[in-house]
Amino acid sequence: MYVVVNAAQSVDGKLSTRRREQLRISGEEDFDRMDRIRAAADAVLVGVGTVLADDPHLTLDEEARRVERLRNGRPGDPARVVVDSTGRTPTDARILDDAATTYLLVSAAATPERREELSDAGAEVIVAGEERVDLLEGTGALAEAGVDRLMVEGGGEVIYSCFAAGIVDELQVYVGSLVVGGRDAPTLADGEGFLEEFPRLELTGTERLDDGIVLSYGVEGRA
Ligand SMILES: NC(=O)c1ccc[n+]([C@@H]2O[C@H](COP(=O)([O-])OP(=O)(O)OC[C@H]3O[C@@H](n4cnc5c(N)ncnc54)[C@H](O)[C@@H]3O)[C@@H](O)[C@H]2O)c1
Ligand SMILES: Nc1nc(=O)c(N)c(NC[C@H](O)[C@H](O)[C@H](O)COP(=O)(O)O)[nH]1
Repeated sequence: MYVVVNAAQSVDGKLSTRRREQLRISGEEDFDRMDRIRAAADAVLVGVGTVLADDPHLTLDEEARRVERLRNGRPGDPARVVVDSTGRTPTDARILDDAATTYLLVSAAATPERREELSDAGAEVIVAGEERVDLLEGTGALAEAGVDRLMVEGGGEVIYSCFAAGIVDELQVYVGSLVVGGRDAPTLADGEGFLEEFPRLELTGTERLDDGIVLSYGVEGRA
């Protein structure tokens, strides 16, 4: 499976404010670029923190659906994936509507009752891990379900875990021209943080979009 992480951050590395409310960092051109990455993916993954903060839909806009999906020979929307150990995704979340398949990666900590409620609400529930979701196991199950190309949209906890699990092939960061600040605001990679064996990246491209810049990287050690 090929994994591409895409996110938008402020100049000081924040994905949103300390209140964890959705913050529009990208402009129109960058949202179009994000849509093209979604269109090329078999599935788009976020953490439950992002679901609770943003209630995202994770589908394509009309243009991307028309041009990109058809060009890739796969009409319709990519599947949606939530990393959600205990099943906190609200049953009326937009991500659970019938616009596309939605996989919920939960752990054994999600009760059987909660798993059933979520599958009744339309989710394909996959159990991976004991306490937290085990991303290697979870993405392995997604690969078996036919996901060859996965886009990770955040947030910072899940992006860190994807790097820690060693599954990231490519990183694209849009750096918007604003300062957010706040020691408790989510950043591109939160979690515990690395003390050694930092993921090393190779800069593969830079592009000016809107009033910001897109930085593209490959991850060293991934073929
Ligand atoms: N600017 C952007 O590009 C962008 C993208 C996405 C989200 N956001 C913002 O990020 C914030 C949400 O990010 P976040 O970091 O709080 O949450 P997140 O979306 O990264 O979800 C993290 C949660 O997922 C669950 N989880 C289960 N297993 C896990 C595992 N193995 N590793 C990590 N998490 C696991 C935990 O409950 C954890 O708290 C919101 O404010 C949202 O608006 C911004
Ligand atoms: N690229 C990008 N730029 C931003 O400025 C921003 N706030 C996000 N945030 C990503 C997060 O995952 C959002 O929840 C989805 O972008 C919402 O997706 P929908 O429009 O509901 O499909 N992403």
